[in-house]
Amino acid sequence: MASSKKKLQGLVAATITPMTEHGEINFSVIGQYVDYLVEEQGVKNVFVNGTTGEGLSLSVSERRRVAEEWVTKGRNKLDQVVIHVGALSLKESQELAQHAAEIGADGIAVIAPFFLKPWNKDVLINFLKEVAAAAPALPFYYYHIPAVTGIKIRAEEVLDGIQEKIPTFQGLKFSDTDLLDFGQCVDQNRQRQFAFLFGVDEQLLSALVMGATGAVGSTYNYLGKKTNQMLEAFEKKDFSSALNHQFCIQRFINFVVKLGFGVSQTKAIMTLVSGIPMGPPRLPLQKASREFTDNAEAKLKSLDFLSFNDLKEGNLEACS
Ligand SMILES: CC(=O)N[C@@H]([C@@H](O)[C@H](O)[C@H](O)CO)[C@@H](O)CC(=O)C(=O)O
Repeated sequence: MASSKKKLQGLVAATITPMTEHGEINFSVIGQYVDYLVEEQGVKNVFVNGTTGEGLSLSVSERRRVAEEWVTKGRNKLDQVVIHVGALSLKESQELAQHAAEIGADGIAVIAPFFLKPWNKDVLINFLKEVAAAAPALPFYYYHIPAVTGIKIRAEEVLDGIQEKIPTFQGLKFSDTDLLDFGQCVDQNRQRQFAFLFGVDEQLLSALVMGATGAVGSTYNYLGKKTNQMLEAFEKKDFSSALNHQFCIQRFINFVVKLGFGVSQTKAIMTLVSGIPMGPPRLPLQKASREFTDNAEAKLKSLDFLSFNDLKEGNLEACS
């Protein structure tokens, strides 16, 4: 049975997989990346090989090496390293789960297989159960991301009775905007000590109100500090200030969403903000355009998310 003493909470950065200009994984910057998250963003948990990490675009051997690097470089620095081990092949998923256990990861997460799809909740649970069984000592998280997988089975349904089937089940990573579904997941499982990790960064405050215990997202790589301020204000019940922080974060996300925002753009923004080269994404994704990066940079500066030396007077957007 998985240990439940280390409940995953607070911000979890959905890590980017750094790549060279030639499309190979750039393992050499992961140590620096760990330090940046901890020291500059105050983020001490990571979710590796997920959507942002292009996990499904990596080979199994690359996924193993990326997981190893995060666990090794994160030792004594990060609180938790959760590895996403979802794959279309049950065997691959099980191999990755077992590997995560062997290298000392803190948990595993799995998305629904999305090519040959589970057609109902029971079939999906059967798949998840087989993966979880390959790492029987590791906390298991179900990663619900219907817009990407196309699997529309409600998370509320998946959670119903899940612990009887998967004893290591420890929480839900909910990357969807359906707050009715999310709220019901929390409400119907109040007696259980599950982690409810929200995955839509621009709506996190609403999810906190609904009972989210933490958040996994791409923007915590570079807006972790700002989002932590929101979490602190929420904790202190200073809702007006928490709302100001959320609106401020929304101004940025809304801006980039209108330009076209995804993993490629996340890589470009993180390179800009952290100074750590994240490189291009892997095909079929395309590198973010120069125009996107210039616009994002200007917006980050105007919101005071990126330091700059120009006169700030008249900078009406800057968030307090
Ligand atoms: C579809 C998507 O990529 N969603 C992101 C969000 O963090 C998202 O980038 C953010 O809310 C901005 O829309 C995360 O939920 C993904 C994630 O956690 C992951 O990379 O595994």
